[in-house]
Amino acid sequence: MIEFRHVSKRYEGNALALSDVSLSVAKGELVFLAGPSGAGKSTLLKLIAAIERPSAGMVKVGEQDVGRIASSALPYFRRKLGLIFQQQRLLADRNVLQNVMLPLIVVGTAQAEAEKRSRAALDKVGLLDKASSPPPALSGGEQQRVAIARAIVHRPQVILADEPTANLDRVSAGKVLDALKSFHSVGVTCLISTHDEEFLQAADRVIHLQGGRLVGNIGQPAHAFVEERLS
Ligand SMILES: Nc1ncnc2c1ncn2[C@@H]1O[C@H](COP(=O)(O)OP(=O)(O)OP(=O)(O)O)[C@@H](O)[C@H]1O
Repeated sequence: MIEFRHVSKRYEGNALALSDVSLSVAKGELVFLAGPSGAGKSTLLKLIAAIERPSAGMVKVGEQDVGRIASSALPYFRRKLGLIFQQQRLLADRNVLQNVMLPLIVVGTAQAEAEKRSRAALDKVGLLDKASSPPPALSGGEQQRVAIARAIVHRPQVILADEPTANLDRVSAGKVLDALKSFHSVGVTCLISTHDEEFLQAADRVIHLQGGRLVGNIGQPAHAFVEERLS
């Protein structure tokens, strides 16, 4: 589903943010990305979303060579993805439901259908009762769950979450993670970066980065190896 072949990324004027990374993630896997600050976790996620392009190597999502997607085709490509990045704040001047509806409205979904699906997404993250609230009235953990609802409302094939539990207490972090896991359980491929040791210990698959290099790839399932060999 996702494949990195000898991928390096250098931001202009900087050292390598990612250095010769090769890995694959099978459809439906839940994978955690671990590593100290500056290890390259966000960069790896941004390459998958084509927010950044690789300096060398190839990033594939499905059959698509992501580094070569034309800018004009990016909005269509990104419909496959649900992005939970720290920069994507909720809009404070719209209520929770309107925030979740946004990705559907921009692709032309009818208002009534968008509202129905957004309510269902809020229900899945346990926040239907907050639909009419303004985001600033919610706790950090609740806002993060709204961000998850917004990221999945268009039924993406892949969820990319960059430190979704940062700055949350244990209980809130657990709820955020449970919400993400519920999408994994219905077949969505999930990549989640985290510093959180507790979550990492409970994870089936952890990719460790350090200084832009892959230093650990624990729990890669057998079928992913087979896919690699066949490709
Ligand atoms: N837009 C950018 N321009 C220049 N350098 C960047 C840019 N984004 C990241 N970097 C550099 O690339 C390296 C990897 O950064 P990245 O954000 O991917 O790490 P990270 O593991 O996500 O860190 P954190 O846990 O702190 O978010 C760092 O040295 C960082 O300073």
